[in-house]
Amino acid sequence: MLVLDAAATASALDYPALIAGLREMFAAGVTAPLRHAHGLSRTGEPDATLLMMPAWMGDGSHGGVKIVNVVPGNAARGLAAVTASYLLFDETTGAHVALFDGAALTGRRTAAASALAASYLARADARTLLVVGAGHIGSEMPDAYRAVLPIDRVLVWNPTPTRAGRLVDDLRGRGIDAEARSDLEAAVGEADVISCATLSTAPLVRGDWLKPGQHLDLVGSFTPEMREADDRAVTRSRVFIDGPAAAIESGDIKGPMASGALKEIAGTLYDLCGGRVEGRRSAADVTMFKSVGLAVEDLAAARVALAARRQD
Ligand SMILES: NC(=O)C1=CN([C@@H]2O[C@H](COP(=O)(O)OP(=O)(O)OC[C@H]3O[C@@H](n4cnc5c(N)ncnc54)[C@H](OP(=O)(O)O)[C@@H]3O)[C@@H](O)[C@H]2O)C=CC1
Repeated sequence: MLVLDAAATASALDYPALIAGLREMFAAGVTAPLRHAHGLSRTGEPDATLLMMPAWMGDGSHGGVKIVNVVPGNAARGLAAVTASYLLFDETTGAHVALFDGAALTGRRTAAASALAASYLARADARTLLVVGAGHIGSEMPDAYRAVLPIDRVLVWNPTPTRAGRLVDDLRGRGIDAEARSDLEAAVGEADVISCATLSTAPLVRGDWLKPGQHLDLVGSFTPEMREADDRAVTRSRVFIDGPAAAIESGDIKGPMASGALKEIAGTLYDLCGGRVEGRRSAADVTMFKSVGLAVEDLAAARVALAARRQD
């Protein structure tokens, strides 16, 4: 069985190939049951969680499962709270084919899904990307977006400025025009695409700041209590989601639905990639994409990484 660590998993996931793989998979559709979440209780420890996200092609080729252990008690041991792996199997024989680092796979496929959505929803002439949240996922966004749009300027806002500075230094070191920003409202005003990947529980991006033609990408909120944008941002936008789970899990969709601010979801990534729903309709549209992450994306990424390794 092929076993790839974090660095090898990331280097097998080149963005153009990964985005193409996701597009193909969303258009074809796969079987992906609701993910499992199990509480693991131990005396004297905060509760841990075991998450499992399975998916299979249904054509005899591949299936896979992501296994994620979230152990808050690891903080006291000086260990990471999250451990994740992705196991790819042969759907016909059941043979286990490859094991990938789950965090690296997730970081890449999440940014790739945002870029894929933007390929339908952002203006084709979008040049300035604002990254809100310079963590693991946010740091992936510039390369992912540059694979689908003519992005030649990256602005970075982060609650802790030193972390924004680190991402800016990395981008500049690779010849990309990048600047850190401390005033989020002013930075939104300069951007064509705004991509948020934070743990925020209060809206960061305000709808009153948005301008015609902008695309807003929201990655962070995965519980009803988490928000990255306010209700006004939703009322100003045509709203798309990765899949139906976003409407159940994320405060950025659930909140505006409950308040009546969100009357209609325009479509999912399945609809966009399958050609069933029109993406951007005019240069002045404001568009929004909210993702929570799907097993189909993990499976697509694992297959792309396997193909890349077989070509080596
Ligand atoms: N949609 C999807 O498919 C996926 C979504 N995610 C989600 O994306 C988000 C980012 O993940 P990841 O990059 O791995 O996490 P990281 O821990 O690497 O980065 C977290 C980021 O959030 C910022 N942040 C933390 N607390 C707050 C707050 N209260 N308000 C505003 N910003 C805050 C951090 O700022 P600072 O540096 O100052 O601490 C940092 O920029 C998470 O919510 C994660 O669950 C993850 C995987 C897939």
